[in-house]
Amino acid sequence: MSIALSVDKLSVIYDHFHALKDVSVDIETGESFGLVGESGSGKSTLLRAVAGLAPLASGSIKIHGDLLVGTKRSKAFYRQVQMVFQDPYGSLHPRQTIDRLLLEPLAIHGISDSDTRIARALDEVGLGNGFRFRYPHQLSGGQRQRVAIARALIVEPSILLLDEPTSALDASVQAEVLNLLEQVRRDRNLTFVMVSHDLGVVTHMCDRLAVMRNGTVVERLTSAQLAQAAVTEDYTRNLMIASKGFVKA
Ligand SMILES: Nc1ncnc2c1ncn2[C@@H]1O[C@H](COP(=O)(O)OP(=O)(O)OP(=O)(O)O)[C@@H](O)[C@H]1O
Repeated sequence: MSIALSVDKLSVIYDHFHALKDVSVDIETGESFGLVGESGSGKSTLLRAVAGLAPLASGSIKIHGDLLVGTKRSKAFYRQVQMVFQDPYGSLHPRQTIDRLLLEPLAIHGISDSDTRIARALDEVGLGNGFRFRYPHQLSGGQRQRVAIARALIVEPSILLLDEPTSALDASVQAEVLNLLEQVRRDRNLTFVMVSHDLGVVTHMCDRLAVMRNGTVVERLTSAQLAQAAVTEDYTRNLMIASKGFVKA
């Protein structure tokens, strides 16, 4: 198995606050990896650091073996790595039609054949061509998140960084969007790194996970171990109790 994303002894300091301290994770190609932990434990910071959106103090990040330098990310990086955030409304420009939103990444990367690609992308996320000339405010939360997923997938990345991608959605819509993500991961052999406060979602979606606390990884588990409550840290046990979506096997 090749390593898609390798994070080695990564530290992030905001002003004087250590948001990540010596965090190391290796995520295999095609794997779905979860990051869980209490609020403020550094889950989003880890994703943001990979995307070049957090100030690195030390350590290294490699994508398919290539070292990322500093916080500047190349166009080639965004061909390989895309991010989907919790709030699609915040990440979709309100005055742009869905067509325009999907065209933008194609234009940035000089990808031709945009008509066909936009139609295919909308189809892949379960939205027909009828959505193409609508605006984000004319869509439901779940539809907007489908657009955000289409926009991430349209440049054919190999890695998706998913930051609470369904936590703003109602439970039934959440399940639909998670199923969609799982489907595209299988179809495209994508690597996922998924932040979620919901241990039920992580057990369902991920092969392995890291439990984070105060900017460090305190425990590493397979989802099977989590489902069987085969955990060693009381902190993880408390997270399980606090996560109402989590049903112990
Ligand atoms: N831009 C920033 N400037 C200063 N501190 C920040 C910044 N971004 C995050 N932090 C701090 O870093 C810590 C980790 O934040 P992070 O967003 O990674 O947590 P999280 O585990 O994703 O939490 P949540 O589940 O609430 O999203 C928090 O204490 C947060 O206040």
